[in-house]
Amino acid sequence: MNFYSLNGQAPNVSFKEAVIRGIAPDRGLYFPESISSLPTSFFEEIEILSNEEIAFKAIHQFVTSDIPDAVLKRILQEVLDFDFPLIEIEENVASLELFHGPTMAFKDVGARFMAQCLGYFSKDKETEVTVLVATSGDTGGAVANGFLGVEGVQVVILYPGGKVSDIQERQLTTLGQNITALRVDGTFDDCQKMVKTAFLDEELLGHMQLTSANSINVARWLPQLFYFLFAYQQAKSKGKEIVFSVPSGNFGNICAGMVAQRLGMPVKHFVATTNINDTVPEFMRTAVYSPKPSKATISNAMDVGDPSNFIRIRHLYQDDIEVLRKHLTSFSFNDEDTRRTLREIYQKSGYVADPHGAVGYLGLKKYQDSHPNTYGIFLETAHPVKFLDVVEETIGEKQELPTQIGRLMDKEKKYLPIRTYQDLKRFLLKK
Ligand SMILES: N[C@@H](CCOP(=O)(O)O)C(=O)O
Repeated sequence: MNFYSLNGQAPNVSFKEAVIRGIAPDRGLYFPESISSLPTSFFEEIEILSNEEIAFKAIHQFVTSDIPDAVLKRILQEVLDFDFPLIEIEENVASLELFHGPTMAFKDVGARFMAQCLGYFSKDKETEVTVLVATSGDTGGAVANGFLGVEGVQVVILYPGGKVSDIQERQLTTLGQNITALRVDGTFDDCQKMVKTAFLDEELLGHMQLTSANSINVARWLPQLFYFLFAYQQAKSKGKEIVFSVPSGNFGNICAGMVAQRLGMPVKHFVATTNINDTVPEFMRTAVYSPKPSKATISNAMDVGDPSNFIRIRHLYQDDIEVLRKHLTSFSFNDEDTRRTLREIYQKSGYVADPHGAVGYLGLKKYQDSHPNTYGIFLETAHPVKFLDVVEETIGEKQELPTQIGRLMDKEKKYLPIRTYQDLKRFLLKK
């Protein structure tokens, strides 16, 4: 399987090369040359398959022989060693909990999968790979954890200072070894811009092999499609049409869900729910894509003003907004809506959502108002304790810290402050 650049000015590459490069030389995102449906028997028998079997059958056509089947199976076994439960919190409304991994956010699967692929591809290479990643909260911790100690790989994480939660900052600043955190005086979009600029900087590229661990990298993006298949496996017996509401920031997760649909998974509709960073809901309303500087919210991982992966979604629908509207609805909600919803969900069902999940729930309910006969799944993308202050203060209940989080609390945060692209470049050249 080859991947092409969405900017159309770069040669097609294999999976291996797409992973190593991260982004095409013409600055385009890589996209698979084809997406073939899985046999209908796969969906008929999905209940009897293990998560690893589902994942292998789904990802194999993209990886092909770049990774031998036995190695790919071993990677998937290691990556998927936790649960992805679907918890029904009301009639026809379920939360798909994607936070049972090591850093308690949905990024763990993609980050660990990419780390393993890159480790496999770099095993015989002399040159070290530098992984650059921009985070608005959850990606940073997951990438730090997934790549910790991977030989031949240095990781540099850029995060917006003061705009991620305390626990998220601890996850990405306390590991050391091959992981360095750069605290940027700016927004997530500034971090993402710096990272993308570095990929085009000839001087840097002459000194080092750079790649990205954001969902622009196909090995971070594609494994997210597993979640939708795992959800389908659990919801199929409900016998209703399924709607997914995905809290969306960089739009990689929902785009992967759309790939799962292209594999043949029955989905009635997708809802992309955002906070006040509403570039996509506005695009869906007006057909004008107009990125704006991101604004800080209590669902900070979605504080993205120019979502990288939306271009992939547009491409999937041949940039035809009328067709896209038939498959995707997008809503935005503010912090007040989010807090009220956290409280209401807790009072109604005893379920503790996180601010991102609450936004997803809101989008789902809004869609179900006019489509009542559907089975709605909202993605709980991070554990509520990652937003401890907001959640405790909003629902008025103390939360217990899981061990993965508890052990971070007395570690020292270590980061380097930076302001401009030149600061990043100086740092990379000195390494
Ligand atoms: N929501 C993200 C922003 C980056 O998204 P990615 O999926 O492209 O890595 C975060 O938590 O950092």
